[in-house]
Amino acid sequence: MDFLIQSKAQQQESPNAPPVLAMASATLSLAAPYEIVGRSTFSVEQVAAGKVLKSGPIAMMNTYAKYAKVGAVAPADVTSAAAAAVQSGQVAANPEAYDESYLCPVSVGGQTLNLDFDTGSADLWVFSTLTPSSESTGHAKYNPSTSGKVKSGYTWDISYGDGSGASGTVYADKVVVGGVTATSQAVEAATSVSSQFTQDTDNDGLLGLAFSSINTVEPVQQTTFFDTVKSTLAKQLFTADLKKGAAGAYIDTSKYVGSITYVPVTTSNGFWEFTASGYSVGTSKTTSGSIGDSIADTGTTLLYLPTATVQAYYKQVSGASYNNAQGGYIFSCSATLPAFNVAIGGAVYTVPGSYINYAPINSAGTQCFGGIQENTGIGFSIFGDIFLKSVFAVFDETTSSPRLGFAEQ
Ligand SMILES: O=C(c1ccc(-c2ccco2)nc1O)N(Cc1ccccn1)C1CC1
Repeated sequence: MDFLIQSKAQQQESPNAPPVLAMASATLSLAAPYEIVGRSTFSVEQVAAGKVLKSGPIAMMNTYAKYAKVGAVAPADVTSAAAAAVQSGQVAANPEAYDESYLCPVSVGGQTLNLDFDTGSADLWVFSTLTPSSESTGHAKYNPSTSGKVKSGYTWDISYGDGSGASGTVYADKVVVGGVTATSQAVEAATSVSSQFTQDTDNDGLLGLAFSSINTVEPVQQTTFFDTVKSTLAKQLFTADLKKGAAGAYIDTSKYVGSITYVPVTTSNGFWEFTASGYSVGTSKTTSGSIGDSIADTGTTLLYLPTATVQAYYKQVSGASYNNAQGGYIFSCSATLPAFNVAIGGAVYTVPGSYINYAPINSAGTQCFGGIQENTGIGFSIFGDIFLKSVFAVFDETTSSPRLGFAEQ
């Protein structure tokens, strides 16, 4: 996951930088053909930091975008003027071991922390000097006393599906991701974190990218970083271009070939929620059946699907079985895994079989845990990193109703 801040020259500097979640707001319409080449980036373009200038060309571009559906096309000089009015930058992210999560350095009150960009939640919370040292050893900590403005009486408390959670108090401070600045963002300082977070010393907190309707701050709900900066972006969208391992693909607005297919999103639960259609296992792209209600969640590692779908998949993996002790499907690490194909919005996307061998579960490295698991007890399917690193994903709020776009990598 990666916000874009560098100039093009700088972006070429580290072509092999790790995968990134890209918040792209290219002035080009994303309906145009795209292909990802090079290093993936998180690119957000916005009006210069600090004073938010009301840019005429940007306002005009928004008007052209609004009426694009009836054929409006912005003249080249308006497009280039709008492009000149916004800045863009990028900062690389780092996949943890086994791509368990992807972390992106973020400046919070001038202090750099590595945060997990999570489209499945809506709180920006950080380890802080208020977190007991017994729970925060090894983590970078936000110190609100330097530039944070306390939001007196405000608290937050979040629990995640894996049983982890955190809680604390709230400050307003400057948050910069790449070249993108929120001059006054709600920063949720942890006064307590669960053991899962304490133990993951790479992770200094979360940056939520779901809808602000599920932000947990009380008594006044706060906006996500994206919602805070959205109005200053040339295009109100961000993109996720995650990769398996360190290799990544650069998102450069001028280097896209391919096409993006969109699917409608319902925001009633606060997630990027969509309907996934049929699926197939192996080489055939002829899908059948239906996966149904699903969310796109960069903060979830695996791909959680209906029981029937998961059984159909592992039926094709000799020796695979559901292991109660492990709480999921396991198989021999030397097993040949078929691809998993899924139809979304009329297009079919393929998760390569190798992506579905998630990680060894025994010290001998002979038994491996599946990247596809059952969604039992969740209530919907979760298209986490195992799927998202197989595609280029666009989290798009450029139109009156949010939508998700996917393109084959
Ligand atoms: O972990 C969460 C998750 C994220 C945010 C919130 C939340 C509560 C209040 C605001 O946000 N609650 C969650 O539970 N998963 C993934 C998941 C995985 C496994 C089981 C259940 N879920 C949400 C995105 C679906």
